[in-house]
Amino acid sequence: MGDSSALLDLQEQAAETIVTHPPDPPPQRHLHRWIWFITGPTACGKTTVAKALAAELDFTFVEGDDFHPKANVDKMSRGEPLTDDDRAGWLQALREHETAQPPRPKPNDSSASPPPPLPHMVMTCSALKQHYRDVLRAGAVAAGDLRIGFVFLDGPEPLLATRAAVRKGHFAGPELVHSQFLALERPGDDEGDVILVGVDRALEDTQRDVTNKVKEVMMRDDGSYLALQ
Ligand SMILES: Nc1ncnc2c1ncn2[C@@H]1O[C@H](COP(=O)(O)OP(=O)(O)OP(=O)(O)O)[C@@H](O)[C@H]1O
Ligand SMILES: O=C(O)[C@H](O)[C@@H](O)[C@H](O)[C@H](O)CO
Repeated sequence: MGDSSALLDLQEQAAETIVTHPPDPPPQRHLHRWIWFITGPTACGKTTVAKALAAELDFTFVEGDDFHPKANVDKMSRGEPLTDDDRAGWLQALREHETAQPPRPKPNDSSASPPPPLPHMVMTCSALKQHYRDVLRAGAVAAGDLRIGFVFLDGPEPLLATRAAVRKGHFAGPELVHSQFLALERPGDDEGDVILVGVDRALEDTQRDVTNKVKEVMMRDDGSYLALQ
């Protein structure tokens, strides 16, 4: 008899514990919006790689060259390198565009219309110097809930000069390539948000490497790539 009342007491205590202390809910992951900058000198493959990456991951593609003022494009078309001053307004425009993305789609939106594009973005930008990359980093910090990463497409100057020479219909010709390497500050070991990918191989191999590495970083950081699929 004494035993069964002790058991009842225990059951009541357990019931009370369950009522007053429900188990902790699974931790909510805080997902971030991402912008990937595909970077490197003229003809390293930025546009080609960025378009394919955006298509594969269903991110929004943005061509950074579209933000150059006409004077910059005219200058590059003549084979003349841009200066820091020429690039300042362009970088500022790219920085401002970091916050110009559609809001994250609502998970329970039952409307029949197709879902809006995922809020992640892939943007081309030569980003040749560290302080240019720092401008873009500062934009992400100012935006608050934004993560950025860089892919540096790494290839030797003669290879990029050849690729610039054979491609058709582009304002930037091979004569621009040397000046881009003179200006280039390769991403250093202290720039942990940069992924280096070699382009001295078949395009498909470069492409696969870029996609896998971008996914890996996003998964490791907050899983936002998978969570939005
Ligand atoms: N492994 C590779 N990785 C990237 N691009 C490659 C590769 N192999 C060949 N290419 C070619 O290199 C050429 C240059 O690419 P693209 O025009 O995309 O460069 P870009 O960096 O955007 O140039 P720009 O800065 O002058 O606009 C393209 O014709 C592309 O197909
Ligand atoms: O920083 C720069 O000098 C420019 O952005 C260039 O890199 C061009 O835009 C590119 O070469 C043509 O796409």
